Amino acid sequence: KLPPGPTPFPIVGNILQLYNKDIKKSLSTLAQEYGPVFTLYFGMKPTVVLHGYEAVKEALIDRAEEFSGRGSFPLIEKVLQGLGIIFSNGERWKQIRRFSLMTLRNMGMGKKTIEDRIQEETLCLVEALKKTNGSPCDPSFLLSCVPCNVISSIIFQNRFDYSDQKFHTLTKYFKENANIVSSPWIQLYNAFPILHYLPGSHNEFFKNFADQKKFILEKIKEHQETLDLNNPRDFIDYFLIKMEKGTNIVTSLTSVLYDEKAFPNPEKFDPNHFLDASGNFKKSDYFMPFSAGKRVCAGEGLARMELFLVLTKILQHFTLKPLVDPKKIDTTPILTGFGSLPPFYELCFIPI
Ligand code: HEM
Repeated sequence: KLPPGPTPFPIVGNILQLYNKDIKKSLSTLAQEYGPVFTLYFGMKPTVVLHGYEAVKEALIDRAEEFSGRGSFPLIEKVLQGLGIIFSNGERWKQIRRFSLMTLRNMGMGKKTIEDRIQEETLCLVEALKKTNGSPCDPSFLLSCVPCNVISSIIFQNRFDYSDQKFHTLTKYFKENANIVSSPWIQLYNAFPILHYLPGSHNEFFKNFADQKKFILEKIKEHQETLDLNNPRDFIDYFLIKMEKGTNIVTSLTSVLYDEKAFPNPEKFDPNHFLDASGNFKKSDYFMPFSAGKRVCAGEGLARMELFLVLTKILQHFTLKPLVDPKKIDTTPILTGFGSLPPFYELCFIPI
């Protein structure tokens, strides 16, 4: 009853078939072979991977309610016993989520009150950085105060030096739109997906065959160009999978954030992904680092505001100087598992 996938080994499942330094690559190779919906065994437990925008959107947005369950992690279940927001389910999760969002809003998430507190903290960071007197910083020192890779990624790319007009266009938008600062970074080093799960059987989506047929026909119309109608696997993989209640699901946000249709240079830190022809901020449906649907990150507003304020404050107070030629700096993540680890750099913060 599960979508196709590579044959698992006993006990370890498919773990050995995944290239552990770049799981993103392994997943996209598997998607090419098995289609956008495939099964992987992590140990003895099957997990259905949804790969690419179409499949992820269909689950998280079009079928948000059905896919709002959180997948099971035996160890975490033992520790948390169903408590907390991230790993709970059902009515308990709904209530905790409502309460958390309300509390974050009351704390001022996305509003002036919290902005002032972040500004205060950022000033402490600026003071700490001034004490380095422009000498190269040990990234681990910075890591404790700020995601230094964010800054280095912005500054190190050769087009981002202070004499560059494009850089000035960007700084102009810093003031207007926080997205422009954080989006290229998040697109490149996006967060890991937390498992979702399917609370009901897939068959329950279709009350009867007539509904199912109508649904498929609509889908065919929508996807005429991308679907190979002669290939029965396209249908089976994509629309007619009959997953058991409680099937673990990975919605691969990375596969969406690295989609070349939306981001022509997915492996590069490229702010042009978020700029239109006239240099204005351009939104993309493919930009879903905070996920989407009912389980969308509860701290999105806070995270975006924090990134924006920390970055702009640093750029207002310092000229950043890399130690080597920016062209020689490779921003490729050093590890891409279910999340990505950016490389470390040394850089000088020269007070303005
Ligand atoms: C750049 C920073 C951040 C990124 C990229 C990020 C991304 C994510 C992602 C991908 C998920 C999983 C959504 C899913 O299950 O589909 C998530 C969940 C969550 N995030 Fe964030 N997050 C960030 C910062 C934060 C912050 C600052 C907070 C707290 C204030 C937070 C609180 C949460 C919570 C509570 C959940 C679980 C929501 C639920 O299960 O209902 N996140 N986040």
